[in-house]
Amino acid sequence: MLPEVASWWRRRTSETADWPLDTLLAAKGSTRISVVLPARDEEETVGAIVGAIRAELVEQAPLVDEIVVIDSCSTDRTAEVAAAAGAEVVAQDAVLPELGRMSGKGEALWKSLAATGGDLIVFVDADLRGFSTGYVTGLLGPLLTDPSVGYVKGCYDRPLIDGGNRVEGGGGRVTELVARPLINLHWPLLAGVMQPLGGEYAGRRALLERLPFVTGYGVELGLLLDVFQDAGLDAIAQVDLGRRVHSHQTTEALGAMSSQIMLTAWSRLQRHGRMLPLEGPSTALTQFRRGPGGHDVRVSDVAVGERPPMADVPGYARERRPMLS
Ligand SMILES: O=c1ccn([C@@H]2O[C@H](COP(=O)(O)OP(=O)(O)O[C@H]3O[C@H](CO)[C@@H](O)[C@H](O)[C@H]3O)[C@@H](O)[C@H]2O)c(=O)[nH]1
Ligand SMILES: O=C(O)[C@H](O)COP(=O)(O)O
Repeated sequence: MLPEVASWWRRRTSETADWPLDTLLAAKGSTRISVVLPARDEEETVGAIVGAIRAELVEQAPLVDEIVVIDSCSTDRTAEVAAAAGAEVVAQDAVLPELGRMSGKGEALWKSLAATGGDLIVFVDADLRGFSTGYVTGLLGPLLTDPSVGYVKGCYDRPLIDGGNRVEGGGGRVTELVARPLINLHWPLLAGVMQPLGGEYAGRRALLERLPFVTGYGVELGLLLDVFQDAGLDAIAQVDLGRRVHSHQTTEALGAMSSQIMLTAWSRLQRHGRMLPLEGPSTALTQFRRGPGGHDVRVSDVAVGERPPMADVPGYARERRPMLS
């Protein structure tokens, strides 16, 4: 791990338990807080998430000022279920209709800036299972207590659940196979961000409203890279939220998601002038595994060597083995 990354990790990583509700309520003052759930066909899960936030962080303790579900063109009962659980439901296409219609999760999140009023905005996916309000309090902790933090990413253990089969650490496949290697290659200072694609994160409106949003599944990577470019590594913090269980997409759908991640990385390489780094891409890959005392960090060198075409190798013809028959 680069020394700057190790230093950032130590200073900017915390866990939900570090941010008790009392501390947050005392720090909140007049800060207005919006929780936003982008939701496309999430009637099974959205109600429990909204209900828990409303009960624990609105009614029992006045931390959250509004819960807004952005209905992302659902064809099921997402909007009715979310409203019944106590959310304000806003149809994605009804926000700024004069700008035309675009699709995908990033569009829902971008529209949410115009549909909410909070100074701090917490994003939570609507397909989470076993959700706890510690997700929201954890993400708010660094923002409410440290003005130099502008953006907070959640991190967690991610099992892969296939029917009755559970593989610990098997989830987050696009993260592990596409996003993490890309980030390590081109943005080594962000190698300590444990869940760059996770859907639970929070930011200051003042920062979010000056950044572009990619419309589809590239939105998380785009925001992370743009926050880094705009505000620097130290404006980013991460909070260990424990465990995340969500609805898994098919391998085919994750192929499309991976393509959007790669397109987003390419656009930021170009926009941020990183196409031709003088020093070449980084060959260190930083990965994380939950250990007994927290996260174990593993850094490996993934450099590839290269052999010349065999036809150019002196002595190749001489060495070539005769046919056996
Ligand atoms: O057009 C869409 C598609 C999805 N969603 C919602 O966005 C959230 C996450 O979408 P999902 O399809 O469940 O994504 P994942 O397979 O979970 O993908 C992971 O990786 C993505 C790429 O970074 C992130 O956007 C996700 O938050 C993250 O959980 C859910 O609440 C969806 O209902 C929308 O609002 N509109
Ligand atoms: O974040 C990711 O990498 C993708 O959402 C895939 O997650 P999954 O492997 O847990 O389905």
